[in-house]
Amino acid sequence: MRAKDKIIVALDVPGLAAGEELVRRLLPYVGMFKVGLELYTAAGPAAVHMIKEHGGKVFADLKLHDIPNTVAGAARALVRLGVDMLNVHAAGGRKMLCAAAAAVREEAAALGRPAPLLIAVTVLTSLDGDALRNEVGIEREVEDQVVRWARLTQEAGLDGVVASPREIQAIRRACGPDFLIVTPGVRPAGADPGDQSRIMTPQDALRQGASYLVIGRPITAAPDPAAAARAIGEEMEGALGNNV
Ligand SMILES: O=C(O)c1cc(=O)[nH]c(=O)n1[C@@H]1O[C@H](COP(=O)(O)O)[C@@H](O)[C@H]1O
Repeated sequence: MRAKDKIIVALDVPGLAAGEELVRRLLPYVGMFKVGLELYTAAGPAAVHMIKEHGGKVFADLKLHDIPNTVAGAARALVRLGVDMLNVHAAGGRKMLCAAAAAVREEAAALGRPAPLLIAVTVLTSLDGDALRNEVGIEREVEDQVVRWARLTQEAGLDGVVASPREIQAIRRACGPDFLIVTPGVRPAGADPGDQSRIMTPQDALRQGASYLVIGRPITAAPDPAAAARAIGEEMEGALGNNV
């Protein structure tokens, strides 16, 4: 896999037109486009259709977290939309994770399509140890909680997790080489962390063993998003040891 195929751009924009502008510019330089809560709430399934019409892959980042029956229904609807990746919160527990995995498998089989990748969000990258303990009330180190949820996710039959790059090595040790690790909280050296707490550079995240990097503002808020994506991709090729 080329480095650029590991870049998932977060289209955190207010509407379809802004999303489409970024898709046009970034298509040659990235592997997938992430439709998250902002764009999906504003534009709905049209956002997914727009990206697919341009030939892009879609990660539906709706972080499903509800009772098992409700999450399974939403997961089935996302499979019917034709997304390539979707996510749920590991905090929903084993029954919810198993219901989501079964729903994705069954709906894809009924449609005769390959199943999209299903991953679970662990501890949000905006949280640090203090917030996890004192605000969320989980009395555990961040890494221990991430690994606990990663194991649960794997046992429930999902493809991988979303976690910060700082936990990649611990997840790899616990879940093995084939488990997908999708890492937001990625910032090129010197970039503004914004609301992210647990961050790392793209090159370091790759060296640690990330499967995909989710990158938003360092690309989308750059004066020239295509140039920013290309530069990040080239630096990542270096980290992978590929010749471009
Ligand atoms: O599930 C996610 O994608 C996600 C999980 C997480 O723990 N942290 C996190 O930042 N994200 C998403 O990753 C993207 C990061 O965007 P930037 O901080 O702009 O690079 C946002 O769209 C977040 O919604």
